[in-house]
Amino acid sequence: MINKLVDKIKKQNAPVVVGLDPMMKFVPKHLQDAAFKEYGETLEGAAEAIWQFNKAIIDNIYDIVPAVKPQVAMYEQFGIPGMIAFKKTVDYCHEKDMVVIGDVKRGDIGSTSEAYAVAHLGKVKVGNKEIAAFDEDFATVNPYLGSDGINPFLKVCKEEKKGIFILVKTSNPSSGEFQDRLIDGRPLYEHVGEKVNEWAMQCMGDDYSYVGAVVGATYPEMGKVLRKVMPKSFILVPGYGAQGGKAEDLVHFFNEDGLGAIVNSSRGIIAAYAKEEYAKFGEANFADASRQAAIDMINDINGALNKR
Ligand SMILES: O=C(O)c1cc(=O)[nH]c(=O)n1[C@@H]1O[C@H](COP(=O)(O)O)[C@@H](O)[C@H]1O
Repeated sequence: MINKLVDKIKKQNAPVVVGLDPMMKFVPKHLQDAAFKEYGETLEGAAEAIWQFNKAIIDNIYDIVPAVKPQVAMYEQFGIPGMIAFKKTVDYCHEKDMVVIGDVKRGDIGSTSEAYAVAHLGKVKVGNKEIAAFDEDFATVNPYLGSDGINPFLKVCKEEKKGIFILVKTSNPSSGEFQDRLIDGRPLYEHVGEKVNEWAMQCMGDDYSYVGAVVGATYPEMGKVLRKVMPKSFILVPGYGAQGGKAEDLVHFFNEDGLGAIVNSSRGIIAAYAKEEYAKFGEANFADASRQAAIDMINDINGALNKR
């Protein structure tokens, strides 16, 4: 799957992933009204509204954007109907040949991590059959439990030719509370980065490993260091746009080959219609606004990469 991700990024000239984080406050009123008319103000109604919202955005970006990153919490809050909307979103993106990064941030003791890996990337045994449940292409994984939590994911990734992105330095303001603590004179995120590099070297695709890392756009200097620590890992870079990350900061996350990073934007793309810049599209044409915002993001990042 890492090879497919690299190919798509090259073909579409777009090192970009759109985060499908459909908070209800971003779902235009006409979609909410239609869903509530059919299902009432219920979890089913909410799930229908977010699914229709996603579908319209996917239809408008799939030819220019290589990957999506649905964030599971945004679906989970609507219970079982929300999780059905998550699965419908994953399947629809696959129909459109997009790479799906399940943002599930899992990780536990070995036996539990194995079940998480099976749920999101593998196939579960049911009698004599093996059935894929959620079936994303990549999953985000939390490394706090150490190798026990990661190894089951590596096993499933090898079997299924899928991949993971391991949290190394997160984009949020308080990420330093633990991640920047010095251990043997070096910050914890660097130790995690070194471990990610070890795992990555055991899991090579053609040019890049299918074990990647998450490093926030909001910490470009740390990104620069981590780029060198994990040369074969793709870095998933959240924090562009809504969290303040700028294109010029992002160049540090890429390798000399112009590859090695994929930049995420969620609210900046899916809620573009609500921003002054894209207000001319109007709420009814929210998906056109998302397409324009995606084009602008791609040009912004490619522009910064071409300048270096
Ligand atoms: O793993 C992630 O994707 C992630 C890691 C991180 O360090 N920071 C971060 O913002 N994210 C996710 O990336 C998305 C960012 O959303 P926006 O700020 O709206 O672009 C959310 O889905 C976050 O959960």
